[in-house]
Amino acid sequence: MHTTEKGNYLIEFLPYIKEFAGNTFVIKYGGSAMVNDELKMAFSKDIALLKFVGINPIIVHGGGNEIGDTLKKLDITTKFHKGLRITDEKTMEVVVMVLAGKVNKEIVLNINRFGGKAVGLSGVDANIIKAKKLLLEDVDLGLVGDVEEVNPDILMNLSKSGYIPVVSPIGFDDRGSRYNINADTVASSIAQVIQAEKLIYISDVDGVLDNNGKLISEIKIKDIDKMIDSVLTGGMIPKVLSAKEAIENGVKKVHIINGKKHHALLEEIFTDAGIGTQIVR
Ligand SMILES: Nc1ncnc2c1ncn2[C@@H]1O[C@H](COP(=O)(O)OP(=O)(O)O)[C@@H](O)[C@H]1O
Ligand SMILES: CC(=O)N[C@@H](CCC(=O)OP(=O)(O)O)C(=O)O
Repeated sequence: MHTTEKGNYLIEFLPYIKEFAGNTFVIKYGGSAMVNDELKMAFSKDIALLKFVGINPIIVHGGGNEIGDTLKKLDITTKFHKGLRITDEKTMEVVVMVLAGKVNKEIVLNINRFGGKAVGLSGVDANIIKAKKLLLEDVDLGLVGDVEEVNPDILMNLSKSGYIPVVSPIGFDDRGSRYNINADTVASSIAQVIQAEKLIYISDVDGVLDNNGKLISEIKIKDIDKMIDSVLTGGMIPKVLSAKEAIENGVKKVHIINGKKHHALLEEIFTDAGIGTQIVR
């Protein structure tokens, strides 16, 4: 009997499906990778497929670019400090509208078009993200939040029942304030609390690049602090710092991969090739 080429190709995935079935992966879907419909569809299919083969994805999404576009249309100026958006009351309204409204619902719709059962939530729903104001010595970031407590029950219950939670990075406190939290930070905090097998950041670069633009395929957490501001700037700072915290607190593997490459997520999970940057202890 002959084996077909496609059959051989598909069977290569068997060891990975066996290894990861039943595991939970926290996947941070960055706004920088949501650039066109084709890429959005490829991502949605990848997520639906993961769930169908027994892996439990929990999605935390960003949408920084989309927030920026809407602020511009509304003539609201915006500034960043070390990759974090300084957030006043007016900006916060836009952040909630864009993230919890537009971006979250679009991701949910797309995953469900391919047979997934995605459910959209913000960090406020079921108390997922209790937050407090992020205090820095030098700058007042306004309503930028720091995660104080993660309540993962709803995420685990949904996951166990066959659903795919899709979370927008908004937190709240007992006084009723809402906070804009960097999505990388939220993804890392959730991954730590549920002790996720993998935390995967989907961004718009192949991984962390050195000063010559060359991909660094592995970074040890002890080397991260000295890379801040020299190698790492802008949005890469919260990403790598939150990756470090995840590894320090028991998450097994953190990857940064390029969401502008179709199905990079599947390649990362189901092949030995090891694309992107891996952050390790
Ligand atoms: N050393 C680095 N390697 C790769 N990207 C870097 C580096 N330093 C800064 N960056 C910037 O970080 C960006 C990714 O972060 P960000 O824009 O916040 O994306 P995301 O929406 O995926 O979180 C890259 O597009 C790049 O401009
Ligand atoms: C405090 C802070 O910076 N919050 C982010 C939240 C969205 C985000 O993190 O989006 P990306 O992952 O696409 O960058 C912001 O306002 O842009």
